[in-house]
Amino acid sequence: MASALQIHGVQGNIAVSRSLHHSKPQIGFAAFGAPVCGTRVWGNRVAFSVTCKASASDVIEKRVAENGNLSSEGETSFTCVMKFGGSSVASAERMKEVATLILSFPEERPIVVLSAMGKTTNKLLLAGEKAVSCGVTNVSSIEELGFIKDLHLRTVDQLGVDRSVIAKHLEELEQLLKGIAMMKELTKRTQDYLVSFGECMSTRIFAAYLNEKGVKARQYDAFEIGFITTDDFTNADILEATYPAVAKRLHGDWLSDPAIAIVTGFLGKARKSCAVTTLGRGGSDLTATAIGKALGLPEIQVWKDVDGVLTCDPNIYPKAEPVPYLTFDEAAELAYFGAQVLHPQSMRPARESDIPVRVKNSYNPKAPGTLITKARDMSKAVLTSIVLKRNVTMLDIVSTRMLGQYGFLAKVFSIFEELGISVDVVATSEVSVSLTLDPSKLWSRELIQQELDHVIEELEKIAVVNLLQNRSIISLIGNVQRSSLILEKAFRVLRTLGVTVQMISQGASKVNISLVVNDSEAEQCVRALHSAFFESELSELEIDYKKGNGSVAGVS
Ligand SMILES: Nc1ncnc2c1ncn2[C@@H]1O[C@H](COP(=O)(O)OP(=O)(O)O)[C@@H](O)[C@H]1O
Ligand SMILES: N[C@@H](CC(=O)OP(=O)(O)O)C(=O)O
Repeated sequence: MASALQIHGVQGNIAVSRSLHHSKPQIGFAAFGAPVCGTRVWGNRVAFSVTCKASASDVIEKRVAENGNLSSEGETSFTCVMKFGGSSVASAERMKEVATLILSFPEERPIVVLSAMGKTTNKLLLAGEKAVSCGVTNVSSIEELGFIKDLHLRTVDQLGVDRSVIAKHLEELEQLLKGIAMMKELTKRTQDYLVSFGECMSTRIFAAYLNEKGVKARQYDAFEIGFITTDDFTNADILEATYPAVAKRLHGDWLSDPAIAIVTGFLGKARKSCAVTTLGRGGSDLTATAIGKALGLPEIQVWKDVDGVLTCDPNIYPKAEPVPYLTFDEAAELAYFGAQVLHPQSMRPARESDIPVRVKNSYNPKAPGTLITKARDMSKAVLTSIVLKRNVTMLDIVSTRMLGQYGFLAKVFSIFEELGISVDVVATSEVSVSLTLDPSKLWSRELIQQELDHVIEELEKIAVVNLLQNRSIISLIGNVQRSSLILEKAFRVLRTLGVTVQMISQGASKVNISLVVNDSEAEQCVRALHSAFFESELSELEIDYKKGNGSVAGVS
């Protein structure tokens, strides 16, 4: 990222920006006549921002009139990746606002990653399910298909884009659903192909809109530009070969013909079968960080519908507050333990290449958002965020002492390995182990009863097994160096609520303490913990702590 200090100042009607990335000052947005509404401070960057009162077309037209296109002479390649999720591009209006937003950063030459419009992915999945049993002749009247057609056609019309940009995709989508109806089967492979239509259409519409307005943009399907993945349909992993391939393609295209790149999020191409894959729900975040790593970009921006990563899920507790700074480890832990805001694997490429990730709100661009970096000042940090993962299965496994302790744990874990089920939280004693099962890397998948029965059958060969379902993991993400303080406070809250913690684990990663409670009690616990840690005045507990260490200024 810009280790640079960027200051955009206004001179008359011209905004001038100087960044250490560029050898010369650049003409900023005020030159395009968009009104300046205030300053924006992002870590070590300071910039004026553009009010959204100027329409997208105003900003775009003026900008193109000045520059011919978005790039200036002497510019080498892309400067950042900007990912916009489904809620950010849910309608024509939203797409216009996103265009305005992108163009309000004239110093950036972005690669834009888009998700499918609004809830399109969910609708495609539902349409696929219905097609399995509705019969070929009824496919055309599947409600979700109608919804998707209406939404996309209305959007192209409202943006003034030719319907031909998505006509073929809509036709093909209907044919695919008919094929599913005929086969009476929806495999994971077909499911991935089916949902890929969402991102393929949103990116085509958005690129066409920019081009229509005279801003040169080029659409890319990720599976055509080198996103190579495993063949794990619905939850594929990006393979290393992706990085050089994607860099070569995007960088090469920029050099020969500069244009904003508009790339489909979420999608890849299976290494063995060459079929379209998806990276797990919410996978566009991962697409963005992978592109950041591939091109060694200074910054990855992830634009959402909330003011950054929050202190807890706002759907559970609306008083959740934005967290200004996070480390990659904290963000990864938070995502892995269920915070929907980031894809569980998305921090990996950013961490590997040490590229800062900013989580911002496309509905409220002035909000500072969350900056995620390798390290941050932890001297005052206690608790950062509370995450809830519901509907977790817990197993209590007590050895029948047929095996020694080492043999016992090894055998238990080899059973999970064989069955391809990963374990989230573990607590052991000499003769027993309690653990929670991660249904898969994809947090929305349910463990099916058949799989569970099989696990238990295998474990019962060496142990007595107690199956506990409908549990929740509450993860306290923060400074585990302060675990005594966190635990004392957390347990005081839980005792007041009369909640029994059924398992506790302090992650070796030192950023997470996990508590397992009943599903039915979990939300109430999160709300009470949030009030205690983030909303109360400095308590007796922290004052005592402060006396001892001289460092804690509060719990948040
Ligand atoms: N800790 C959290 N911080 C922020 N948002 C959260 C958190 N936990 C859950 N969410 C939910 O995640 C949503 C944003 O993630 P997502 O829907 O995947 O965004 P997008 O589709 O824009 O990529 C928010 O609207 C919010 O409801
Ligand atoms: N459209 C995909 C991929 C994605 O990343 O979406 P979003 O950015 O809206 O979470 C999904 O719904 O899972």
